[in-house]
Amino acid sequence: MTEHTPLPGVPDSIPAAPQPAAAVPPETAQHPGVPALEIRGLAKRFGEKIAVNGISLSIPSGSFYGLVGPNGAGKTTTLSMATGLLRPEFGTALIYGVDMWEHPVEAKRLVGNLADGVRLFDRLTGQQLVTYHGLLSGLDAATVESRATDLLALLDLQGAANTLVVDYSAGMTKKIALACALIHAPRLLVLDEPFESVDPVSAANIRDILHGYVSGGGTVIVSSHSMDLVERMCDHVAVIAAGRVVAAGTVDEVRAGSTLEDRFVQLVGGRHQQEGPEWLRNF
Ligand SMILES: Nc1ncnc2c1ncn2[C@@H]1O[C@H](COP(=O)(O)OP(=O)(O)OP(=O)(O)O)[C@@H](O)[C@H]1O
Repeated sequence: MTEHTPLPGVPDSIPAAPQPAAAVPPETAQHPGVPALEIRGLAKRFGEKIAVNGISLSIPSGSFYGLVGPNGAGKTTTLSMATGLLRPEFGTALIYGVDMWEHPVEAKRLVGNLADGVRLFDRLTGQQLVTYHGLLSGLDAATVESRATDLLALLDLQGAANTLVVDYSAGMTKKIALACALIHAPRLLVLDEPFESVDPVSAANIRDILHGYVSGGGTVIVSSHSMDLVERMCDHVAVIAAGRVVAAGTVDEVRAGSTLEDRFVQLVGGRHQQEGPEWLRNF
C-alpha cells in the first residue's frame, strides 16, 4: 500500500483489494519490542471530506493508550482502518508487526475490537452472541462455554445471559460487545468509547479488568472524551484533531505540567468563552 502523502493531493482512486495473504512469518508477531500497533500514514476521505489526513502512531506493547480528540476528529475512522473494518485509502497498520490489510486473518487473531456503531447480531441472546464470537475465533466449545460464563459474570450480565441483545440497554450492549472482544484473549484490545452509557460501577469493574489485562502483558487502546478518565487510566495518549495527530507520547509528556483537559483545549482550540444567545438566558 502507498506510504503516507498528506492530503490534499491524493489521487481519487482507492487501491485495489490486496492479493490473497502469503503466510506471515510466525516470528513477526512474537518479536519482543515490536509495537502492538504501528500505523503509518493512514488516510481516508469520504467524498470531499478528509476524515483522516496521514496519521502515524506507534503504540508500545504493554501500554494503556488513550486516543482523544474533538467530535469528528477522525478517531473512529482511524481505529476502523487499523482493525480491518475500513479499508484505508493510504497507509498501513501493523498489529504486532502483522499487516492488517495484507494478512487480515492473522492480524485479526491478535486483536479484540469494540467498535463504535457497528451492529451486533442482536437477535441472539447475550450468551449466544459471546459463544458465537468464541467459536468463530476457533476456540473449542468447552473453552468457549467456560470463558463466556467468566465474562458474563465479570461484566455483571449473568442475569441477562438469556435475554436477546436487541432488548439490552445501551450500557449492557457495550458490555456484551466487550465480552465478544475479549473471548479469544487477544494480545491487543481496541476499544472505541467503551465507557459511553456504562454505569459508574460497571465502568470501574471494566477498568479493573483492563488494568489486570495490561498487567498480564496485554495492550489496550481506548478512545474516550473523558480527559479525566484517560489521565487516570492511561499511560500514553495521542490527541487527534482534524484528521491529524497534534500530540502523542506519555500522558505526562502530552499534558506538559497542565491537566490533560487544559492541554487538550490548548491543542485543539474551539472554546467559545460565551454564555450563549440572549434568548437562552432570559427566563
Ligand atoms: N461513513 C461515513 N461517511 C461520510 N463521512 C463520514 C463517515 N464516517 C465518518 N465520516 C466523517 O469523517 C469525520 C471523522 O469521523 P469519525 O467518526 O472518525 O470522528 P471521531 O473522532 O470518531 O468523532 P466522535 O468523537 O464524534 O465519535 C467526520 O467529519 C465524519 O462526519
